[in-house]
Amino acid sequence: MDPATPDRTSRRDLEEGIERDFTRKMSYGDYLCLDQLLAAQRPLSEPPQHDELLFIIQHQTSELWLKLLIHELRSARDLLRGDELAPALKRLARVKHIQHTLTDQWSVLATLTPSEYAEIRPFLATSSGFQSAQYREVEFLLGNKNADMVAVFSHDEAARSALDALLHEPSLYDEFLAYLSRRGYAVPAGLLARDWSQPYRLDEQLVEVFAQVYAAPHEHWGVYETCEELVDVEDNFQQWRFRHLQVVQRTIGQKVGTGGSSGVDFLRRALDLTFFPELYEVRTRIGQ
Ligand code: HEM
Ligand SMILES: N[C@@H](CC(=O)c1ccccc1NC=O)C(=O)O
Repeated sequence: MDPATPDRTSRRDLEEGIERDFTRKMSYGDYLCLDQLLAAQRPLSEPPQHDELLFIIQHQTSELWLKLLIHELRSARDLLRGDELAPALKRLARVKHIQHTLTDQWSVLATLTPSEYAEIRPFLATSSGFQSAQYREVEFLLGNKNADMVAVFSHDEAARSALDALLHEPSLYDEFLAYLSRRGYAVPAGLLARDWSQPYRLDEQLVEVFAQVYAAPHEHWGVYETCEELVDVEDNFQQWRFRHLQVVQRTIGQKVGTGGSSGVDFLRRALDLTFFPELYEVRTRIGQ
């Protein structure tokens, strides 16, 4: 058969050069440790519930993306510390795509009905997403510091110490403010040397600094662009929180959480949290 006039059979012939024997060569599965990865879905329901695999995979894929998010956010923060603004922005661009993937993924779990979830829920016992160490690392990197969260991981020394270390380090925003100060912006001294483990509090003087940036974007382009990237990151984070809230609401209604919280009411209060308060406050002043 002339390759230019293929027959109508739906089959692709393998090329001569294609590797077929991996007894002594590295394969796809070897490189990705798929034996381990695909052996890590261990449903507990008895009798087995069809939907438990969905529940497990939704969480495991979220944790994988959170791992990458931490890697990128840490790098963005450290690049800012080294005054490398453009590479830091490149990292944040990727962060935003990962966040979109995490948020879009909620639609898969939203196919789980309350009745289906009720069959699985007893097997979850006291476990809850509230105990996700990586989620808390992302929150700390973005600046939502809360020392009480560290104790939740006393049973897991590696997770506890990683989180405790991040609690005491500057967040992405703290490093942005230090960068601004090095560039001659009038960042109040109290924001440059503080107890990093404390929650961040809005500073009026810093709002004024950002008001000047937003009043003349072209004179402050890199800083202006970074401010807007940070707002995008916060916006994306809030969208994830909101989708979680919606899925929780449609799945368990007003039930208390397996982690011991009030459930939906507790989650709704997270929507009032902000990572970068001055970047939202400045918006009221623009054009005035
Ligand atoms: C049917 C699905 C889900 C339900 C019913 C649900 C329910 C809840 C509830 C009630 C809480 C409050 C803590 C508690 O008392 O347990 C919570 C917290 C949390 N869940 Fe879920 N969840 C679901 C899926 C997910 C998924 C897929 C993730 C992804 C990793 C996740 C991550 C989290 C996190 C990070 C928290 C802590 C939030 C915070 O501290 O503000 N959840 N969840
Ligand atoms: N907190 C949920 C349980 C739950 O969703 C969950 C359980 C174990 C591992 C991850 C979970 N996801 C989010 O909280 C509930 O109260 O039904």
